Parts: sequence; C-alpha cells; structure tokens
Amino acid sequence: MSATTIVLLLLSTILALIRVFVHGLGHSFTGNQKLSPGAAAGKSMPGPKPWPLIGDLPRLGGTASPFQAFSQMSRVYGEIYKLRLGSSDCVVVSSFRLIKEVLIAKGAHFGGRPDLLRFHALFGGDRNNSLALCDWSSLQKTRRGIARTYCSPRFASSNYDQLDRVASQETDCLIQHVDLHLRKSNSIHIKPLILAACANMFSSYMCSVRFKYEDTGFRDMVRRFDVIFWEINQGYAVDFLPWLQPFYSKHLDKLTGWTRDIRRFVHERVVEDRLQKEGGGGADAEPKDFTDALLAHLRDDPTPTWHHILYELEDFLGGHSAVGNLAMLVLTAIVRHPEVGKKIQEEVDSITKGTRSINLFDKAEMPYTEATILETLRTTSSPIVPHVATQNTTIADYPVQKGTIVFLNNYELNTAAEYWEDADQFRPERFISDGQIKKPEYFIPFSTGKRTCIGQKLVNGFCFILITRLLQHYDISALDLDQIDTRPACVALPPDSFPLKITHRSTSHT
Ligand code: HEM
Repeated sequence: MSATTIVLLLLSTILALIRVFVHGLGHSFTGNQKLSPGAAAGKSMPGPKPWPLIGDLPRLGGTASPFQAFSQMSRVYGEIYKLRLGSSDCVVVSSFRLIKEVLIAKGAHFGGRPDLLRFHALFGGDRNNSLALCDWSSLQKTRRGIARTYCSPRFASSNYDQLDRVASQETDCLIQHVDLHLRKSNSIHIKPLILAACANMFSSYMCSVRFKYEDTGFRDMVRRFDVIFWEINQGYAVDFLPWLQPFYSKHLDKLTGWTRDIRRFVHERVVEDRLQKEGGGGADAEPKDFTDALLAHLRDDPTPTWHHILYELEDFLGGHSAVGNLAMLVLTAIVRHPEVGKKIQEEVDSITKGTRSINLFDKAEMPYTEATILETLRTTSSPIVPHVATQNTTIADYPVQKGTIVFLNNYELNTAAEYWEDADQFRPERFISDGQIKKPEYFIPFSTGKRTCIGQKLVNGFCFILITRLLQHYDISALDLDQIDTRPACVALPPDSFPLKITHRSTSHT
C-alpha cells in the first residue's frame, strides 16, 4: 500500500466518512471572530464542548469537506482550538504562523502519527511499516535517507537525466495508446491510461522494469492502487470510533487483501525477478536504481529489514497513483478553463517550434505550465497527514499533551482571502512574477519540516511531462462538464471517472 495514497488523503479520508456517519447532527458556525492566542500561557485552549462518546464529530458534518468545517470553526475559536473526535484529543491549527511552529520550530515534538486501525490493516498489521504513517524513529530517518537521492534528484544529475528519459519514453507509449483509442472514438476514458503510464514511469525509474499495458498482473496492480487511493479518500468513522470495528471488519479485510495482492506483485514481478537475474548486484557496484540502493543497504546494514525494504519499495511505487490523479485534476482544470489549455499549448509551441518534444529541461522556460500545476495543487488542497505530539509540549503557549492529534489546516492556507486574492478563481498567473515562478511561503502543498513529502520532485517532473506532451499532441475538452465532479480538499478522482473528448491538434506540433 502506498504511503502517498494515504499521505495525500488522510484527513479527508478520516473525516469524510465521519461526515456521513454523523450527517444530520451537523452544526453550523457563522461567527467571524478571530481569537488571538497571544499571551495564552496558563489558559486552556478554546474549543467547543464535546458530546459524550462521539465528541465533536458532528461539528464536521455540515460542510462539503471537513476542512471547510475546520476553517469555519477557526472563525469562531481562532487560529488554534481543541476538538475531541470520538475518544481522541485533537488540536486544529489554521494559521501559517502556528503551522510553522508545529512543523518546523517544534517538529521534534510532533513527529508521531495517529494510531488508527486502518493504518495497521493497510500495512500488514503494523503502520510502522509505512513511511508516511509510522512514528518518527531512527529507522524512519534511515529510510528517508535511502530514498532522498532517487526521489529528489539534483538538477542535471544522472538520476535527473534518467527521470527525464523514463518520463519521455512512457509518455510516448501513452500517446501511442491514446492514438489507438482515437481510431475508434474521440471519447476516451483516459484515467486508466494515465495511471498505467505513471506506474511505468515509477517502476522504470525506481526498479528498471516496465510492464505492457495489456499485462493483467500489472493492470490489476494499477487498479488496486487507484481503488485504494479513492476508497481511503472516503473516510471512516471507525478511525475515531474504534468500537465500530465489528461493523467494518469485512471492509478492513478487503483492504488487507488488496494490499496483499499489491505486495505479492511487487515481490514476484519486481524484486524476485531482479534477484534471480542479477543476484542483487555486486557488493561494490554503484546502485543502478532505487531497488539496487535498497538491496545494497540491506547488505551493509540490516536495520531496515528485508520486510521494511519491500514495504518501502511498494510505498514509493504507489506514488504513481498520486501523480496520475493529480494529472487528471490538471486536465479537469483545463477542460473547465479552456483558455488555460490554450496558453499551455502556446508555451509548448514557443519552446519546441514544432520540431521536437518537450523535456524536463524545458521546465524552467515554461512558467505558465508549472503555475497551472501549482494552481491545481492549491485549489485541490491535498491534506497534510495529521501529526501527533510525542511529548508534553505547547503550541502558541497553550499546553498540548503527549498523544494529541494535530490537524494542520492547509485548506485554510490555500483558500483564505487573507492569503490569496480571488481565492476561489483558478488563476495560474498568481504564481508568476516577472516571468518567473513565485511561490508564497505559506503555500505548502507538500507540507514542510522533518516529515515533508519525499516525492515532490517526482510529482512535479512526471506531471509536467504528462501534461505538456498530451497538450502538445491533442486538444482536450469535456464531453459533458456536468459529469466532471471534483471535491474540495481532495486529490483523488473515482477510479471509473468521466471520459474526455480528445482530438489531434490540427497541425503537427512535434
Ligand atoms: C500529488 C502529489 C503529492 C502530494 C500533494 C503530496 C503531499 C504530501 C503531504 C502533504 C505529506 C505530509 C507531510 C507531513 O505530514 O508533514 C506527504 C508525505 C509523504 N509523501 Fe507525498 N505527496 C505527493 C506525492 C508523493 C509521491 C509521488 C511520493 C513518493 C514517491 C510521496 C511520498 C511521501 C512520503 C514517503 C511521505 C511521508 C514522509 C514522512 O512522514 O516522513 N508523495 N506528501
């Protein structure tokens, strides 16, 4: 099961089903008063009075997204307030100032993750197998360290070249598949094709192996990852009300089964194949990819065990679902705002002059395209995984007990009028100043601090190539805008999502 899958969707995951569960008990917050925590030392943190047993869960039921409820409550209780969700003590932090205090100044006090049943079910019975859901530890530091070189390749390094190469090759293959579909119809369900391309980008880059789109095992693996990505996004009341477990046991078993299938595929088709063909590389050989680096680490230092290594690989391979869903959301924004697609095509044409394909090294010269991806990240507002206090500490001088779950409300950072002009409009230009990309410091779609996302360079690189190359070849529009349904604070689309109208551009652009 992918870390990314969970990472991106965690908050909405947890809370969306809670919304369903408590629907009807919703409470609406209309106040507009911001409390200053200022000299709050010694005072108790503001917050509503919880109901017995379910706590404040019903307060999250009155809006389309629980994040909207968090933001509304912040107008009443201020930039920091406490909530009780089921049996869990929680704190919601909504201002950049205090989010920085939690993630950076006091990152060492907030390195834990919530201990939810579902996390264990997804990771073979122990959430510490997961990079995103484990508590902070020296093992986690080691795992992040091994991943860094491959997941954050330096510009112009050999890994960066490799990233560019696999992104281009896999997009060529995607385009061949789209062309095949276009012989039959210009209405195409492009999401499974994009996901297959992304899965091959990740497996080629990290494991030097790719799969045919027709390969049933590969298709099942891609589908399972995507279904889980979407499924988790729906959220579960059982996360905060563990006594509901008997009602969810079938569901938890289903999740366990899907993740077991994925793990089997990674083991048999990626790792075993490699070990049989190459015996895991020579002791002194330079690792040729992430898989080699993991296997080499295992030889030198068995602290992360064989078992950990497999989970780490699976976690990173699963990152493709996040990239594929994000690429779909960029296309969704483009079909909703056709002028955005036209501007990207103009940018592409001005760089290539119709003589070649876009590559990663063009990115610096294509601020509008990059800004469109950033604006998609802003407007979809992927949640930050909740952090947990690992010691008694404070935020804004308010005492916070060890074990408290801390929600970092980046939905507020992404949508509030105090941070963005015309925040509800899709306007990539807001990220461009003097022809360069300019990101405000409070824009943190990948979070910040010691548990920041490891995959952001892969996301930016792969998504950039996918979008530019697709728009270089095709005009993409909606068959029916009403079919296109996206949710606030959600970076997932249903596995069986809407088709798009795809046509060849009238003149050749490559
Ligand atoms: C749309 C794409 C993505 C977005 C918006 C995103 C965002 C995030 C966010 C917000 C976090 C939480 C950080 C925190 O808790 O403070 C995170 C963690 C993480 N992400 Fe991503 N992510 C994306 C894709 C990826 C990909 C492709 C990978 C892997 C290749 C990845 C690997 C991870 C890992 C391993 C963590 C956990 C780090 C830790 O807890 O130490 N992410 N991501």
